[in-house]
Amino acid sequence: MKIAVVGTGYVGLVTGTCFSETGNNVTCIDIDESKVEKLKNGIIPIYEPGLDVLFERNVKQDRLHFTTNLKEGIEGAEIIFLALPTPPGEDGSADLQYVLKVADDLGPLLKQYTIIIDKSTVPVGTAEKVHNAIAKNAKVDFDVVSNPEFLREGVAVEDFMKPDRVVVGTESEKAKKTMERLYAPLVRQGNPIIFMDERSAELTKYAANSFLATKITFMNEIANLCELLGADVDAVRRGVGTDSRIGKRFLFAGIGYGGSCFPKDVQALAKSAKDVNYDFRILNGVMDINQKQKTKLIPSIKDYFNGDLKGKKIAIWGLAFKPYTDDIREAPALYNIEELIKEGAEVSVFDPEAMENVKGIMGDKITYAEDQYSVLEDADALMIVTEWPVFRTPDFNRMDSLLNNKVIFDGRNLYELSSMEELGYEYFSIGRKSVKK
Ligand SMILES: NC(=O)C1=CN([C@@H]2O[C@H](COP(=O)(O)OP(=O)(O)OC[C@H]3O[C@@H](n4cnc5c(N)ncnc54)[C@H](O)[C@@H]3O)[C@@H](O)[C@H]2O)C=CC1
Ligand SMILES: O=C(O)[C@H]1O[C@H](OP(=O)(O)OP(=O)(O)OC[C@H]2O[C@@H](n3ccc(=O)[nH]c3=O)[C@H](O)[C@@H]2O)[C@H](O)[C@@H](O)[C@@H]1O
Repeated sequence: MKIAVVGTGYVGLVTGTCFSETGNNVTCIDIDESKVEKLKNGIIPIYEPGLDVLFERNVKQDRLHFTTNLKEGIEGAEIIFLALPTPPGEDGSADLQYVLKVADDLGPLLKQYTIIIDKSTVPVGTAEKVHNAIAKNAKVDFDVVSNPEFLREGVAVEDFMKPDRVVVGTESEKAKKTMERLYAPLVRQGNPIIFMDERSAELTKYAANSFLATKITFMNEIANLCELLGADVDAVRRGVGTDSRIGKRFLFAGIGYGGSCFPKDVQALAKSAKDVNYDFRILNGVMDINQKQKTKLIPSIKDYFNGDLKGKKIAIWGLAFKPYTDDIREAPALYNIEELIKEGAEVSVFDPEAMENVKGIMGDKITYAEDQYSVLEDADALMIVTEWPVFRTPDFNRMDSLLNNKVIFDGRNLYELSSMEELGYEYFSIGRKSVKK
């Protein structure tokens, strides 16, 4: 099949690359000239494990192409994916300007029956809006399908190639058949394609993200309660997660969820509910709790230094909103850095992949270290924000010789309390007892 993907970010590039891997001829289109230039020169602008192998193979075999020209890019395409940004607007709703702009542009360019697929996360009713925008100028028949994406950054290729399910919102039999053909290689192992109407598909995406954000937030609340009641959240997690009705995944307490999607999607769903006069109270709680959770360790750090962080040097391990990505959108690290600076602390940071992106935002307000040990030189405390595996079994002897104080504030519960005690560290984590001298 000939496929075009409009928007070549995390979702568009993964979608395009993976569909070229299943034998399709794909053209990815983006208005960002520097991004397209890089891609044409074989450079992947994002860090996403495993993407490089597929990318190189399919570029080499002439199945994966890049352009900034929409007209040229969609030439002969049977399917056009829209993988465009839907950032939060001022009122919290998803901003559809990028999606609707491309829909407007597409109308006069379509030359034969085409399926236009909303891959972006969009509010209920968007398929209809996209349809109307295209219809204004289209001279050929077309269908607009809602096909939300559930991939996670960091494991995007695996998630895309082996999806738990594929959700397709369409009432067109013709589009259904093409979607079945397109996804057949990805659902061979029996995971379903679930067909439904467009509105239900659009809502499914928000329901899934909001449910997961709620699950994490519930555990963060349990963690906060654990601290007050003297229980251990990791034990509680194991205790509840083994109930198959609850499930083991997404129960890890920490300093809040971040990323480009959970925060904006929970907000957008709450706004969609408000627009139809429904007060979705759980979601309001989730947003409020998560915002506070992100800087939950700051008071403990302040307490440790008797309320005064002026001139204290705090080293941070981990900046990305989660491991295996360079994405720092809504990353808890950014909120903590701002708070620490506000308190007068000096901040030095290290992350295996996200340093360049943070430099772009923070500039010289903080210092950037070469590796996880040099960041500790002369630091008064270590704060852990992202659970990169490389932080899990560090050389504690080396750390001892670099840190001014043997103290760790851990937002991701990486270490056993007993080993911290044995190593002589003071250790403050989430939902567990503090290890103090
Ligand atoms: N990042 C993720 O893990 C996931 C994101 N989503 C959703 O997918 C959508 C896209 O997200 P990301 O890929 O993360 O965004 P992104 O910001 O990484 O990529 C979007 C791309 O669209 C391009 N663009 C903007 N206007 C354009 C236009 N008129 N023509 C061509 N290209 C244009 C931008 O230059 C950018 O490269 C959002 O709705 C998001 O909520 C869904 C599932 C996972
Ligand atoms: O719509 C999207 O963009 C995507 O959003 C999330 O994927 P992603 O944001 O890449 O990352 P997750 O692995 O879901 O993590 C999100 C945040 O939750 C936090 N988290 C996750 C799991 C957990 O147990 N505890 C926890 O605090 C992570 O640290 C991270 O900050 C969803 O998991 C994907 O299914 C969805 O497609």
